[in-house]
Amino acid sequence: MPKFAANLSMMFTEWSFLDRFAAAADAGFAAVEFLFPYEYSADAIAAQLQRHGLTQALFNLPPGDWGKGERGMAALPSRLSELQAGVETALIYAEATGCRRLHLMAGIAPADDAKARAAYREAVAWTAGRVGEAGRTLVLEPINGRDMPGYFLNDFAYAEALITELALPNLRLQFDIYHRAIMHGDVTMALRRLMPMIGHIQIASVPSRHEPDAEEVNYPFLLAELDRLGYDGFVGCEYRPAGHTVDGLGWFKPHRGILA
Ligand SMILES: O=C(O)[C@H](O)C(=O)CO
Ligand SMILES: [Mg+2]
Repeated sequence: MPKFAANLSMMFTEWSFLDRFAAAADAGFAAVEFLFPYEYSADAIAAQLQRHGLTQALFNLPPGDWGKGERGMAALPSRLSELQAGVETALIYAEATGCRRLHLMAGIAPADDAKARAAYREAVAWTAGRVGEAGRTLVLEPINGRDMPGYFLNDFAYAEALITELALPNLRLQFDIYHRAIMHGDVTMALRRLMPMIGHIQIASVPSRHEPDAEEVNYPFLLAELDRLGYDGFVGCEYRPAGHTVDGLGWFKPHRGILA
């Protein structure tokens, strides 16, 4: 069975952020992920991981000004130097936490804009090279336009083509099943075909983005499929609990304590 990572940006929000690590460990998770650690010191995050025996599965590179609606900078031609500075910051956190996967967000830009595409390709290639020097993997995640209107990377085929074209040893796809189901469907066949390039997987119910035990996606089947496909990465639980986080963990009980 896959190694699940509790997403501390969406789960356990009944606790303050730094207390969510204990809550996730108490609930049986051996790994965590989150959007951004940058409000806290790298040492503070590392201390929580160590204290509760947790593995850091993934976090995002700095996205620009999230509060002003920015959702990444990679496809924004004028922001490369700010993106590069952000990578250096993220690598400090990756080193402190032992995190080996970093997600580069593309930003809000027209997906068919030639300058945005050129900027994105340059930023991805540079960032993969830089995090590769630090022994890390860079992942790219197509995100659906209902959750993130105007997001540049809104198509799995484009992400697949770029990863294939660049052919970098540490550049992988972040396959969020929630987004795949909304954007394209055909989840099982896409998992089978894209498995060689998948670096991280995330799950949530569709369409409500709640616990993965209801609505239109059959996760018991898909999680067994991941085993059949030999996927040995993490499965990020990137969902908004429908009620109290702990009350909604019935789906997780068979998987509690699976070591990261
Ligand atoms: O929203 C998502 O699915 C991504 O995983 C993310 O980290 C950006 O919000
Ligand atoms: Mg996701």
